[in-house]
Amino acid sequence: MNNPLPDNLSALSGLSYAKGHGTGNDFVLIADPDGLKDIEPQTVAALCHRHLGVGADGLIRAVHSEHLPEGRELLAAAPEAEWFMDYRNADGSVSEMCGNGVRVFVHFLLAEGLAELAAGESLTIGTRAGVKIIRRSANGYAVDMGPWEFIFPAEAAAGAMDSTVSAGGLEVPRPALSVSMGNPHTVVALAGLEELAATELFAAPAVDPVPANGTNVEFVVPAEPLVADGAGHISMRVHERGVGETQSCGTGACAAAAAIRYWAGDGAPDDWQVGVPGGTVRVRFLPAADGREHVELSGPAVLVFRGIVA
Ligand SMILES: N[C@@H](CCC[C@H](N)C(=O)O)C(=O)O
Repeated sequence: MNNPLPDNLSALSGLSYAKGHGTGNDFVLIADPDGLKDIEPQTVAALCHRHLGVGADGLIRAVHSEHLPEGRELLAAAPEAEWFMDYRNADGSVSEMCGNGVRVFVHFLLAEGLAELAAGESLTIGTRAGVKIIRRSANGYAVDMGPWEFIFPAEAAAGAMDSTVSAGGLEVPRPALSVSMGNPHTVVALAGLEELAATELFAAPAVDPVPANGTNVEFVVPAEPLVADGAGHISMRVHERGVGETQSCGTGACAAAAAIRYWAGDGAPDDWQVGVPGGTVRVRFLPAADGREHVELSGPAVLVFRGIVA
């Protein structure tokens, strides 16, 4: 069998990296403050390969915003966004945003001594989905993710569902709702935990219509009762664009909570606990200074080890 790994990884020989995760969504993190590393998609795929590389759901490069065109654009409006999270999926594709990743990114910056974040203060990070503001929270870090949006607003307004999703283990296509958190998501509600466990996510679910740049797909089961101790509770599995099934997806948890809250209608809570295979994240819907409702995601961030590419 053809093994493309050695040549692709040799481009990174000697590179120091850290490995970290947020509720099991795992990342290779590298510091490249001056934006000197030109990382090809094949190199990312080799590094993230579960058997032939370090193994991860994605690569996160910490680069000064001024060294990326996307970062320079953000700096005009938010000069405090010194650091930019350059996020790549395990297959090498670029993503706009990663909710678990941005917490781990900040944890990495602090551990490397590249930034400071005292309790009660916040740090502004540049991403391809705009700036994200992060503070410490009881469960780790809380991120102001900005507002959520329907991807197909006219269709969603007309019928509360705008697409269908088919996956192994599900006998018929299921109605779904596509939600943007800066990156695309399609949320499907299933009947119960047995159906959630039986859904096969080895292959990408078929979504119709697919959002313009592809989509991440969240399979969600509302708890019974849905609301306990003032918070909504849901269980979720996810198939990520550019990766496959992952243990968690932060932007996916936000999209799932937004969709279930929308379907639940008036009186649905603003506070949500989203259980994923790798743990639990919290999602809150809060009024923001810009007059819009923002989504706040919070959860843990862990660094596991550091290494050097051979
Ligand atoms: N796991 C991430 C999302 C990573 C990007 C995603 N696969 C995409 O292509 O949009 C998260 O925690 O949000």
